[in-house]
Amino acid sequence: MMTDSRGDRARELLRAPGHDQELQENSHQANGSYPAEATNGLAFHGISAMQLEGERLSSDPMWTRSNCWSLSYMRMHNMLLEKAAEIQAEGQQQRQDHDDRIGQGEEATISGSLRLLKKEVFSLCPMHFLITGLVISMVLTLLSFLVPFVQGRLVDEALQAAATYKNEGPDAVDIRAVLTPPISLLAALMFSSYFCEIIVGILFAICGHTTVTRLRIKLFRNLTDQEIGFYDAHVSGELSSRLINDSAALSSLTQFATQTLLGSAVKFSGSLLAMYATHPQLALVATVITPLSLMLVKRTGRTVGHYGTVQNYAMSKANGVAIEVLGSIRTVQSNVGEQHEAVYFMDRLNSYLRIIKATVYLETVLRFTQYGLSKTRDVVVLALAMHQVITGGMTIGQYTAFAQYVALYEDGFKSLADIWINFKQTITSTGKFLQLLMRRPQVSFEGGLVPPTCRGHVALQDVSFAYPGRSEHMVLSKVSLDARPGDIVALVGESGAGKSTVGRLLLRHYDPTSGRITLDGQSFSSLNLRWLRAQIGFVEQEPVLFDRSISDNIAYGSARGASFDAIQDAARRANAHDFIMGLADGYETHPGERASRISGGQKQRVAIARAVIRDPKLLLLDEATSALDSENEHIVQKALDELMKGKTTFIIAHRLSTVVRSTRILVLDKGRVLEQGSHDELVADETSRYSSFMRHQIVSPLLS
Ligand SMILES: Nc1ncnc2c1ncn2[C@@H]1O[C@H](COP(=O)(O)OP(=O)(O)OP(=O)(O)O)[C@@H](O)[C@H]1O
Repeated sequence: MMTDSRGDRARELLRAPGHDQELQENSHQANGSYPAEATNGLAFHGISAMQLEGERLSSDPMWTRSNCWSLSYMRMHNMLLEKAAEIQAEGQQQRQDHDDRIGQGEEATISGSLRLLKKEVFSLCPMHFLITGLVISMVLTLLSFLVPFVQGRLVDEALQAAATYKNEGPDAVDIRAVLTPPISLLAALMFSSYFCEIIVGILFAICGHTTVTRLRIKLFRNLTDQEIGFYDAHVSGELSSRLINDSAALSSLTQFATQTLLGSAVKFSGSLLAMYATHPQLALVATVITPLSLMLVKRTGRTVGHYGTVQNYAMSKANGVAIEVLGSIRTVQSNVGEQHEAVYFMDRLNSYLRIIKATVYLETVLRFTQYGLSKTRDVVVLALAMHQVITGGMTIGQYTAFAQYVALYEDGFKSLADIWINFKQTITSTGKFLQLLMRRPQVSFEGGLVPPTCRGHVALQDVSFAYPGRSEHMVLSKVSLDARPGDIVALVGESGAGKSTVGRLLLRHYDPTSGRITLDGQSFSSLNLRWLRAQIGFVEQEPVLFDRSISDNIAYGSARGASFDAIQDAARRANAHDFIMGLADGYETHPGERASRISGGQKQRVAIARAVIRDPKLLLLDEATSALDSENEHIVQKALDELMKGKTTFIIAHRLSTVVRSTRILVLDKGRVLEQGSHDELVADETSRYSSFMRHQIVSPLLS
């Protein structure tokens, strides 16, 4: 549902097609002459505010010092200060909400993320490829040092030969002998470098892709193991965005960092040594700008890190909207909600775009500042070097080699800076991903008792329950119930009374806040969770079918490898075989997303077949026939009757037609058991709530 403010915003934006322009103009007004892109980049519309960590920005000395290195930086700092103050209050609140939803409230610190990165990501990297790649990278770096050295020597020898040639004539110089050895050596060095680069590229690409695949599989496994309470707090679009985007970002970071780090460090330090060895004074001039650049990189890295978090959050939100809307397209179109949804999506995506613009602005300012500094340095070095050449302080060959060492030094420094900025950005933005990767489910599938048999005796003893995140609201209060093997227990009550909640506790999607539930005398919490769930067949009101073949959907309920005969048999018992055979591809038919190509009654019969095939001892039917017309209800009810034979069954129902034949009926009211007994016992008391339900319910033909 679109909230009022969201609706207003939608209407406003729909009225103004050039809204982006409008936003930019507003930003200009608010911020004087600041660049529109940068200002927009920080008008985060709430969700971005949460991530900007306004408090930290505003208290950070980085933002309050006046000795900014350039006018652009100063403007941006001031602008950030203003925006940080604006969003501080809202940001704090939203961040708290987000952490609460994550359920851990843990700050994604750099050191924490780094530990997780080392533990989780590197361990998934194929080590033999990584190590071979690193060794070849080192060789490559060493080769890059030899090239300038040989080139320098070649230039000096050529100049010497030129002088001899000029002074003593052509016969005095064997040009081939002078040129052939160094040129051949240079060619061999360059060819080897080229070859090494190709190999390194292949090895690191394999490393990266393998790591990202393993990372995704690992997170997917971990997500599917999380308890249901976790899913109450997360939107699936956000999780899938983390699964796909964050894992790719982390993998490229590790690939990039490992591929470049060692080589760049060697290049940086090696060229520094080589420069000082060639000409110490010139080397000092060439490296004087380094501390300034370092400072810039460090500060930019921190800011880009903040931006990365916002980017990721905004993208995961946009992704969540897309998945929700496309997955519910029928509802959206029936409610003529396409335009609203497009605006809502655009809003989320614009948040992303704004922060991307701010990042580009910042990175470009950094890049050009570094560029300007290095060009100034080059001119100064060239002038000094030529002075040295003229005064005999260095040879032309030495200068050629020196210039290349400077280029290598520059290259190494830039790569290290890139790694640092990338690292900060990725680590900050993917901190939540790493937390998800490490999150231990509160209810584990492993361990616990696996009894050899199950009789199906279920008891609830003084069970009270509040949903996680709403602990103040008790949904169930001291509910007790004893269901013997073969009993049919019906749960009735008004909407919100807690009927489905009892079902969720029976499936152990949640654990009771107090009291206990037992199966054959064993507490639920002491039983192996997979085993426990395998004992329960669950037919939902709105069964979920996957867009796989109908036979796969039926077999989904069984242990692996159900035979086609068993699948057909289950379908027959669920009254589904005939309609399945009437479908275009029979059992191979794909029912479409959310089973949109088959009817509600057909969907339910497939779901019943899925429960039949696993032959559980316990059955949980959540208003399984309430959405059907009477003819379909009759067919489905027959299938359910077949399924219920010899099983302990819990029926969650509003419609009394489905519960009259129950062994016991529990009337729930605001989470308490108001009445309990058989249909006859409860109707005998005319003042009972159950009798009142009976009088007000439309009784279906099944009752008569
Ligand atoms: N995941 C959840 N998180 C927080 N509260 C919840 C959650 N699911 C249900 N509730 C609350 O628990 C109470 C009982 O809900 P429940 O779904 O069990 O009712 P019900 O009797 O099955 O209702 P209905 O017949 O309408 O399905 C309601 O107040 C509901 O708002």
